[in-house]
Formats: sequence, structure tokens, C-alpha cells
Amino acid sequence: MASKLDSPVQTQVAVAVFNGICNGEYHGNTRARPSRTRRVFVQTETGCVLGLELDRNDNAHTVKRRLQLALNVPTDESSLTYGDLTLKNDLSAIRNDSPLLLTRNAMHRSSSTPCLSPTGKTFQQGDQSGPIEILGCSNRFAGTTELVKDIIRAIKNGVDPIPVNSGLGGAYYFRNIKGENAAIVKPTDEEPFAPNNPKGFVGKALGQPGLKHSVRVGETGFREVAAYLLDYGHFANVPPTVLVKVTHSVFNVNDGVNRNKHQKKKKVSKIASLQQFIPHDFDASDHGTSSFPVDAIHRIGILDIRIFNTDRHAGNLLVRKLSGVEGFGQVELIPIDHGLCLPESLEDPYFEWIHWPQASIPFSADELEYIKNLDPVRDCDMLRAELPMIREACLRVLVLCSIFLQEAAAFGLCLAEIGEMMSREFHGQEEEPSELEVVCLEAKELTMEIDMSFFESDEGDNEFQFDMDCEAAEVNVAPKMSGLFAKLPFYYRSESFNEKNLLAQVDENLEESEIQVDGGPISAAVACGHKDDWVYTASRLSLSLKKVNLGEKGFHYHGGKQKGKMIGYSSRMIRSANEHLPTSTSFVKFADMSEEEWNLFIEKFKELLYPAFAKRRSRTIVQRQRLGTSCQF
Ligand SMILES: Nc1ncnc2c1ncn2[C@@H]1O[C@H](COP(=O)(O)OP(=O)(O)OP(=O)(O)O)[C@@H](O)[C@H]1O
Repeated sequence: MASKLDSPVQTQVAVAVFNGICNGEYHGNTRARPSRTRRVFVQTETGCVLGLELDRNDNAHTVKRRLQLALNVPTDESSLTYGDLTLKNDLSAIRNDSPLLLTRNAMHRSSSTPCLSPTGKTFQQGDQSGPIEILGCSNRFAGTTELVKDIIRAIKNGVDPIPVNSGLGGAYYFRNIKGENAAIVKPTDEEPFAPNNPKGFVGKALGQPGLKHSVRVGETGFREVAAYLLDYGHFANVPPTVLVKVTHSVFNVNDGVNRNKHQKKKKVSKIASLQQFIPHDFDASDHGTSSFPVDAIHRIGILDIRIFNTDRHAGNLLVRKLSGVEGFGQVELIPIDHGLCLPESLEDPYFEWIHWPQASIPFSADELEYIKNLDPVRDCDMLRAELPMIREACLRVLVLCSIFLQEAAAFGLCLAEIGEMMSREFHGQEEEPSELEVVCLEAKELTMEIDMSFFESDEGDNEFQFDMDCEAAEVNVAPKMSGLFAKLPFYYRSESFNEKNLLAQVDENLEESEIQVDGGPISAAVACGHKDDWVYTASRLSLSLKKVNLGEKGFHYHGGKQKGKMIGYSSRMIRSANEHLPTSTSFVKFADMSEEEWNLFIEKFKELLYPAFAKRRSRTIVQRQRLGTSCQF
């Protein structure tokens, strides 16, 4: 079959239930769907959305055959994916209203065949379904249904959406019948670097690593929804957010040479996040932060830590002045833009609040209670049910960060300390793993069986691979290691990289390190009740450092693969979906662990946390002593 993939996306055609059009069964949105069918939305890597009804007898092959008709691409040249799953045959895991991604296989992707896009005239018609459809039917979205109805009424009355100028991605204010902003809609194919980004940030296909390497292009939308769903009880004030299929002519479609040619003429359908518009006065970058309530910052910070937010800059905190006598001078904070949370592996997070004084004030009793009651396992189950396309690796980040938060808060660390432990430090061009990452590296080593033959130096590369047992290298290594060692918990550090000395150092440090817990100074070891674990941990130091390459370009962690075998395949096939992510930017990955390894890893992770917290606490005390009393609250 002759593929016509070399034509760029000329129209981003929404084909409502196009199989219905093909077989003459489609009767618009009013058709009662037989219970055995499910509707899915197939999104091509260029952002085109095709509605499709699945019959009970359908399998991946029959679906691809139907897509072949629409897109004129041979079925063996494309893959159909659903979150972590590459659909080979069975479609039973697919839920109603799910978005699937159709991508061309790598060998068929070249600059001369750039796009999967509908070709036949049959498919070049407007969407016959509603202008906005919520994907998923959970009662958690009940509040948003009215909002969507208001917007649909406005659209039908000619109140068009308005493009938002700020931000890097495509975004649109959808309005109510009075012309007031009611929601902000962000199409997934208009994100930064996505094919239809209207602001010039293009160049990647959906599913490829995006602005943040561990968040794929086209996958910020469900993250926005995840943040809302995780914000139980509206604790952090995330505005209601849903995933929608939305059809309108306002959206941007890049068209190669004739960019945006059809933008104003054609209705196109997109998968997008839709978030309630919250009227506000400014954002946190426009205003001094001293008036920001402590509890609002704590609540937003707690959310940011749970979801490992990599994008909490001041522009993503809206500020609303409270009116009335009681509210005079007070403000409300509204956190927005959670598209870069829950990365597939640990990155460098960004927490604007980290140096705000409010973040150094201890958590209140209510906040501690909220943190204690978090249940990451339940959170994952909820997200799997509501957002079945979410990747398992993202859920592992959620679990890890929730545990980290719970243990840190129970230990007595404040928000700023927890945020600092999660943040990387940069020395010149070099990026160092965060304290959290160092703990993860160690926990991973304790979890995995080490194949010593893995440790080989990279020939022809300037990077130095640290080998703790190589005494000859000690003198040279020490200066280079100082950066990492500064980050390592003190029980790891030793001048001579010798296990015996390490243990001695551990004991010495244990004696020296007195920390304040509940008002009284006690030794870190006693406070944590983990002294034996510490000794064990120190004896394993060599293992964790051996996989950290040090060189002029910084640290590179080589985890996951062992010589002669691949470790960590889970039954859910999550690793295969992770292959496109560049390794250089992540020190720690979770996708390459099997269920068993993951569970063991979490156990080890928990064991290692207390000494790391004690170390952080002692650093904080030293910092405060240096700064004097002016910083005390
Ligand atoms: N829920 C909301 N209510 C009111 N205004 C909003 C809301 N969400 C976003 N905005 C406004 O729209 C602008 C762009 O939104 P947003 O920052 O989410 O887009 P973005 O393209 O992801 O931006 P960035 O490049 O900063 O990541 C914001 O600066 C803010 O002014």
C-alpha cells in the first residue's frame, strides 16, 4: 500500500467516531452506545484526533486496519500505545473514552515522511460530536460538568475562545455566555515542542521526551488532572481540572510551509486539559511574598513534594486579594500549571517557595495530620482508575515522594528542608544528585544484586569511574569526589575511601551529631533507632558510588543494566515505554525495576531515610548558627 505520509498535517481533522462514518452507523452524539462497545480517541503523533468505537470483537489489528483506511499508512509501520502498553492484540485493558497514541515505528520515520495525518476526503469533515466532551465519567469531575455546559452554551452562541499569549504552550481562555473567562484549555499537541505549538517551540512528536526529559510531549494534560485529583479536600487549592476532547476552529495547526493556514477556517479536535479559570489579581512573581499565608504555602509545598513538581515557578502561583474587612491585606494563592509534575524518573524539581521564610516554619498539627493520612497506594489506585493512561513510572515517583514527605515530616523537618533535600545543586556546569537521589541510589544498590563485571571504565571517555577499592586512585579521586561527598550523608564520607575508616567515621559522627528532636538534644542514632542499619549502609557505600561516573561533564549514573542480562522487567512492560528517555539527565530511574525489586527498594529506601534526615537537620542547625538569630522564627 502506498503510504502518503509525506504530506504534512494540512488539517488536523477530528473525525467523530469515524468507523461509524465508514460503516454508516454513526448518528451523532445522541446515539445510544451498545454496552459492549467502548469509545476511544486515537491521537496521532502530530496531534490529530480520531474518535473510534471499539466492538467487543476488535483487537489491535482490526483497529489499525481501520486507522489504515483513515491515515493511509500500512499497519505494520505503526504502533498503537496506551500509556505503558503497546497494544499487540488484546484491547481488554482499554477503557471507554481513553486516548490512544498512534506512532510510526522508528524505521519508518524520517524527514521525508514526517506525519501521520488523515488523507481521504471522507475524513476531512468537522466533528459531529459535542464541542467539549469530558474524558472519563468519574463523579470526581461532577463539579466541572456545569462549567463545561456553560462553555458549550457560550460557544453555540458565538462566544469564541481567546488564545492566551503568555506561557510557552498553546492555551485558550474559553468563556461563558457573558463573555467572562470560564476555563483555560491547553491542547496536548500544542505543548512546548509538540507539533502544533503556536509559539514556535516545535520539533518533536508526541511521545518523545519533552521540555523536561522525563515528561513526554503530549503527556502534560493528564498530569494537570492528576494534580487536581490528588489534591484531596481542595487542600492546596488546585482549580478543578479535567481531560477533554474539544473541538473548535480557534486551535492552532502548524502546516509546514503554510503554517497556520487553516487555523481560522477548520474545526479541529484536540485532547486537552480544561481547568476552571480563577479570577486573580496577579501572580507571585509580581508581588512581595511576605503577605502570603504560611498555611497556603505549606499546603502548596506539600502537594509539590508529593507530585515532584518540576515547574513551581512564581508565575504558576496565582494571587487573589481577599476583599471585605476581614480579608483586608490578605491574599489567597491558587496553584496552576501542573503539567510537569510526576515525571517518569527523578529530575531536578523546582520549588519557588523554597527560600520563602514561610517554608522554614514548622508544619502545623493539621498539616502533619494531613501528611500522616496520605496513602500513596490508594492514590495510585485512584489515578489508575481515573487516568488509565498514566505510566507506572510516574506512580512510583508519587509513592516515593509521598513516603519521603511522610517520613521527613514525622522526623520534624520543615518544608524548606524537605524541598532542599529533593533539589540538585549545580557547581558551574556540573549537576549533582540531590540528597533524595543519593538515598535512592544507595537503596537501589541494596536492592539489586551486583554483577562486578559491570564495572568497566569507559574507554575513550574522559569520565572517571570511581572505584572505591582502587587505592592508587585515591589521591586523584578525592578532589573530584568532594562535590558528591558534600551531598552524601556523613556516614558515607571518609577521607580514604576505606570501609574500616568509614565505619569509624560513622561512629565518630554519630557521637558528634546531636540533633534537636521534640525539644531535647539526642543523638541522631538514638533518635532514629537505626544505628545498625547505618553501619550496614556504610559497608555498602562502595556499591552505590561505583555506578556514579564523575567527569568534567558532571555525574552520570549508569543504573539498571547489568552485563549479560537486563534486570528489572516488570510484568507490566513499563521498561519498554521508557526507552526513549535520555539517561544522562536522570540519576535514578524506577521504571526498570520489577514489582519485587520495587517493593524491596522501597523497604531499603525507608531504612536509609532517617540518617539522611539527621544529616540534613544538623546542616540546617549549622546554617542557622552561621546566620545568627535573625533567621529564627
Ligand atoms: N486556572 C487558571 N485561572 C486563571 N488564569 C490561569 C489559569 N491557568 C493559567 N492561567 C493563566 O494563563 C497563563 C498561561 O498558563 P500556564 O502557565 O498554565 O501555561 P503554560 O503554557 O503551561 O505556561 P508556562 O510556559 O509558564 O509553563 C498563566 O500565566 C496564567 O496567567
